[in-house]
Amino acid sequence: MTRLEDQTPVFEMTDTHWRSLQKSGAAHKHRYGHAAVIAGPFGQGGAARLAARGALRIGAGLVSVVCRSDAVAEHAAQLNAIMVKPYTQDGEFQDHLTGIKPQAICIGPNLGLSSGNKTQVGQTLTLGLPMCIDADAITHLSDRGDPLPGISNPQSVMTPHEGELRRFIPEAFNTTSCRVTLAQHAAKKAGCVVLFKGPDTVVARPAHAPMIVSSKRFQHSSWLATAGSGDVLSGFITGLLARGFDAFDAACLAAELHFRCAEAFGPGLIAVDIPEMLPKVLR
Ligand SMILES: NC(=O)C1=CN([C@@H]2O[C@H](COP(=O)(O)OP(=O)(O)OC[C@H]3O[C@@H](n4cnc5c(N)ncnc54)[C@H](OP(=O)(O)O)[C@@H]3O)[C@@H](O)[C@H]2O)[C@@H](O)CC1
Ligand SMILES: Nc1ncnc2c1ncn2[C@@H]1O[C@H](COP(=O)(O)OP(=O)(O)O)[C@@H](O)[C@H]1O
Repeated sequence: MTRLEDQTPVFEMTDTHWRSLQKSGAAHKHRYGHAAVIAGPFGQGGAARLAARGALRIGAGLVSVVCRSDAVAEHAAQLNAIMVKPYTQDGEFQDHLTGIKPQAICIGPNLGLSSGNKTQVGQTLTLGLPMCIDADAITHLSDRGDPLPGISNPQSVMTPHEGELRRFIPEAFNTTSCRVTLAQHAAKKAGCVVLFKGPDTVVARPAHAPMIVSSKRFQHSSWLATAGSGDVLSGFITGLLARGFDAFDAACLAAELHFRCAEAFGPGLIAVDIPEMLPKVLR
């Protein structure tokens, strides 16, 4: 029997894709969008900074890390081109985020699993902006306790690894091991694009055909099996969403460029190296 994985088209970069990633001579930074990355508690901000660096390198015009005021020193000591936008009280979070006027938001990388963090996920979803929903935000959405508002935004992307996807759709794992079917199931449930991570990354969306972004032709992409590489991928996606890319295109392009960055760096790659390889890959 032919497997669905074998029938699913494999993403290929075209000249149009490459051209779409360039910046035009006439435009200024605000034309390339503002990406906001929500950071977790003090001392746990590395994942958000990795995502922010990815968003900036992929061409978002402005990038902000949104954090509690007690985490400012941690972020400010390590960020220059990326802005730090602190809020003082948890009650201010949603207004503060709205005030930044982002075109796209990344939430989840080391956000934290407290009930306060869950409230932040709900408040962020309520804004209805294009989002990249990763890591702890997926775990909060999987929690069967107090329900969060649905994602249900075709311009958002959820980016689970297998552990996170199991939490989100545990019942589906009892009926199939087909990664494409699982990603489609999640996309239908979430109402947004789902990028299911792995050497063959599946990008699915509700009511449309899925795509596989494959690393099989690369020699060194398995070096992506390192802490924080998924956080950078979330940043790539958020940066492209801020630039105005369609969510499905943003997910496919980000996954492809992520593999190409690993290939370009080669053995010894760690997460901080990934965004720094983008200029070479884009050239
Ligand atoms: N620099 C930083 O600050 C960094 C911060 N980080 C932050 O840490 C937080 C926790 O994130 P996390 O992914 O490490 O843990 P969690 O959500 O518990 O999932 C792990 C469970 O899932 C399962 N599993 C199955 N398949 C899997 C797969 N393909 N890949 C991975 N896991 C897989 C696995 O089961 P196993 O396969 O081992 O049986 C295990 O039981 C999160 O906020 C993240 O952003 C990290 O990004 C690192 C850099
Ligand atoms: N062996 C591998 N080959 C190719 N890509 C991989 C491999 N292992 C992991 N990756 C990629 O690296 C990223 C890891 O993401 P994730 O597990 O969320 O890491 P983290 O939470 O540490 O940031 C995903 O994009 C995944 O597709």
